[in-house]
Amino acid sequence: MVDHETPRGPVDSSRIPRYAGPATFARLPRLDEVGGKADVAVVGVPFDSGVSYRPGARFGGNAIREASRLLRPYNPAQDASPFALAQVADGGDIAVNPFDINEAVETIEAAADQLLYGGARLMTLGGDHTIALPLLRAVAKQHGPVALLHFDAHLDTWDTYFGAEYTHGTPFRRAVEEGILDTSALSHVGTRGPLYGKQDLTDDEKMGFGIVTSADVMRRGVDEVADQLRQRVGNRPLYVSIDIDCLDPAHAPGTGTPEAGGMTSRELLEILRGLSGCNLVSADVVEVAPAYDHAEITSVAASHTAYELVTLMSRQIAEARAQ
Ligand SMILES: N=C(N)NCCCC(=O)O
Ligand SMILES: [Zn+2]
Ligand SMILES: [Zn+2]
Repeated sequence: MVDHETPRGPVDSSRIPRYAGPATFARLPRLDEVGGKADVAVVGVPFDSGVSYRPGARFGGNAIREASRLLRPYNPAQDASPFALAQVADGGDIAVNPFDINEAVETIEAAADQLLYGGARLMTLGGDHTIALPLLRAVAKQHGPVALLHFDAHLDTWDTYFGAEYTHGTPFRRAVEEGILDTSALSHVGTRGPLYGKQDLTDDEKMGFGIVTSADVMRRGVDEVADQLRQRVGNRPLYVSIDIDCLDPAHAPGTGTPEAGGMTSRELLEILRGLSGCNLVSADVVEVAPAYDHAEITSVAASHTAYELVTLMSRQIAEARAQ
């Protein structure tokens, strides 16, 4: 825990209307307002040069921040006040080159290295799924190979697109090749939709991934799924990557590669709450493309998703401190 006796929390919405002023995540202080140090740094990654279909996820981080103005400080579903248990702060955006994917990947990794230094946890907002690779590289430098729960309609373990290795459909194959994932504890959740061929599934299985499809979630229910995921992960350091297209387009229309038949936002939030006790070291929420959104449906879902993840991290931090 950073040495703030009492963490500095969000702006008080009973004194300053929640729609006033610039948006930080959940109206939390900026990182520079808490001395540049936080237990959990929430950071935007405005990058979408790795997409294979609709662009726009570069605007996701700020859309999530805007939608997060309505979050409140107590989370009843986890019986916790995440911003009082640990210092959570908004670290702004990682400025990345939109014209050079290789350089962008390096910049994200270097920025994440700095933010994670000293044991902090990262909650990134926005960007396309390409960014998970440099984030995982940085996390693995701190913790060794990590367990991964990957919520997504897609596998994102494909090899290349148009010869490009770093894209939003390939981060997890690269991560397995680089040895930065603990291949005994990998799972996709929410998988569905047409593939290029059956081989996609055999390749994915060889890499070590288990699959919980969106239909599995519907048939087996959230509690059983969360139990299974918790068991698979155990006490390994865990990274959770959430592609908002894991949700049905009815729950997340604002995304680049939508697929019918997805989870509800209620199911996603409940599965995340069921991961309580896992050692969640960092997480991302990616693929929010506000241009395709309506009435902030997608960014509201994404803001609540990040809120559950931050709550899991804050509770972990508080528990570790108490021991
Ligand atoms: N949305 C993400 N991350 N990946 C989608 C890849 C879709 C495709 O190969 O058509
Ligand atoms: Zn996806
Ligand atoms: Zn994805």
